[in-house]
Amino acid sequence: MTESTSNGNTVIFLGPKGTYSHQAALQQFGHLEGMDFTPAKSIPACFDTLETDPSVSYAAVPLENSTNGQVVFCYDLLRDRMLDESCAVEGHRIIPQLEIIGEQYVAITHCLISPIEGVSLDSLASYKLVRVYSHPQVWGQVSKYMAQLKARCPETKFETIDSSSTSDAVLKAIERQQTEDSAAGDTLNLAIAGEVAAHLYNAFLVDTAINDRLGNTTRFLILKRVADKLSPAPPANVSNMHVNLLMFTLELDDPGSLVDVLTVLKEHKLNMSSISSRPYNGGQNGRKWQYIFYIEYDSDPAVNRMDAFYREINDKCVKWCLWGSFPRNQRYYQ
Ligand SMILES: O=C(O)C(=O)C[C@]1(C(=O)O)C=C[C@@H](O)C=C1
Repeated sequence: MTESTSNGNTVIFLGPKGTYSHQAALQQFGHLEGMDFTPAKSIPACFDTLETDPSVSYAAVPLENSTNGQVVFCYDLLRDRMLDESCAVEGHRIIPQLEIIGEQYVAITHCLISPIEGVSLDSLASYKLVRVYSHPQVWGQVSKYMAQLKARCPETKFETIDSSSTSDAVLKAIERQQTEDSAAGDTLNLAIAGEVAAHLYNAFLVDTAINDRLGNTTRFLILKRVADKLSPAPPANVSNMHVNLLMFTLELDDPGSLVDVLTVLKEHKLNMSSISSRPYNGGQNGRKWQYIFYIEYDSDPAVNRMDAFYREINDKCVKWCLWGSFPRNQRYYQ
């Protein structure tokens, strides 16, 4: 792997500008001078661009939401990269091209947004059809609200339409309202997104803070290429503790093999903060329904010597990958 020519000032995120991912990128890098914030079309495009375009140095991608859990796109992109045969290997350790260098927590406060002025919750009942655009991850965060909206307007048909991001939802609603529907007047196109996106694209707030659970937060990862020797000053609100994301696979049909890995954490007094799994398919001759595990654990870089720990992990796993050991954001504790 060669060192890239990156100057370390471009960060990519799920666009267009105004998404929650954009907010995460600003939280991580907004304090640095001369940073360039570049929108991507999708979460996979953020990974692909960071891997292939030397002018891009970082990516900010959503990992999980406090109301509706894993952003599975992101889990599966990490899985597919780790299981890619072209990765470097040391023992059972897989070394992918990318690594995690930080985490950000963004408060999710969704709004109901209209492309036309003067729309109120009461006036929704006067439309025959209301289309609502948003990112698929959002529906599980506003399901009660959507049910209440429908109950409030029994004569109106509601359609929900997936968009590639919350900002894209605002742009789609504006575009659709301006084209086929404006003439008829009985159809309204709305979006669910953050307030920033509404202001950025000159749209109007119909309702604010519509999440089923207030305090809803999304956790984002900040990635860079392993080969780049970049160490941007971290934002002010990071703690001294590190969080480590390790992924691993186990021997099939081996009772206790997962417990054996978790016991290594216990013996090294490492506190595990999360565990999850995703299925993977063992390839042409491999068995389906195999699982890859994701664990996170805390470490104190000033105290914990991790070499012995990783030697034992290497013995217990078929494949393992340390995606990063990065400063714990203070907002995790709030
Ligand atoms: O669409 C956006 O604004 C995003 O940044 C994506 C995303 C996600 O995929 O989880 C981020 C935060 C919210 O939970 C909803 C959508």
